[in-house]
Amino acid sequence: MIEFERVSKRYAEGHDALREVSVTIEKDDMVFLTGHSGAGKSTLMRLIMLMERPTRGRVSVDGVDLSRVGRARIPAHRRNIGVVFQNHQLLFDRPVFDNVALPLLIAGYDHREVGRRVRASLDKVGLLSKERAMPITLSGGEQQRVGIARAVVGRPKILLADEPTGNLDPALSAEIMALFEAFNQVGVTVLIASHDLALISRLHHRILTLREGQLVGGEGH
Ligand SMILES: Nc1ncnc2c1ncn2[C@@H]1O[C@H](COP(=O)(O)OP(=O)(O)OP(=O)(O)O)[C@@H](O)[C@H]1O
Repeated sequence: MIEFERVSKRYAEGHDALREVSVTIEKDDMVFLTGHSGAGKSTLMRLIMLMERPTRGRVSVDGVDLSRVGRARIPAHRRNIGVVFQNHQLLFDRPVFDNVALPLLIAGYDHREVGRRVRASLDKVGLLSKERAMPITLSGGEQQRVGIARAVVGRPKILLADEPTGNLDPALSAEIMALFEAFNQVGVTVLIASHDLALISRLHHRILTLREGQLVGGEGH
């Protein structure tokens, strides 16, 4: 469960990116986060990942108040969270397998376990046959699926995605959302920031709307 209690975030320049945001996202939820450019969507996600700290209010994950998670425990906290970016941030000089393996190598998993988990992740996103391919040879949708495989390879409890379909056409976008739904159905909490109102309103999940840092729809439970 992710809980925001009257959370405000003011960046050093004095801009209020989030204002008094209160919201609870349950463990089995899949939630969309929408709002204009600059509304605070990425900031909300960065607070969950502990890439930022709130100026006021409290963020907690699974009952743990994140203000109590010090620097030394941030890597352990992040291992519970998979992150998917719009531009997927793949290493283009390394094959698909290496890209997906990266978080496990950083976390110090042994080689056999890495191989097993990477293949299981690639299988889930339908790319098992591409493990030796270089990312440049893949389509945009396939590259995004590699990004998703990398995000889930450590079996995170929470999946955060910032505009994961931003560069994709409607059919591919729908496929990517179906993948997120499949992970949600096996118990992963999913939070997706998206501008694509046409797509997200078809999917019947809860929609949180931010406007100038304030939640204006979907707050509470
Ligand atoms: N590191 C930072 N330092 C200062 N201001 C920032 C920083 N990051 C974001 N902001 C400002 O905070 C506000 C919210 O930004 P944020 O990136 O959270 O919005 P967003 O809804 O994700 O926007 P977009 O849809 O364009 O990604 C914006 O005004 C932005 O300029």
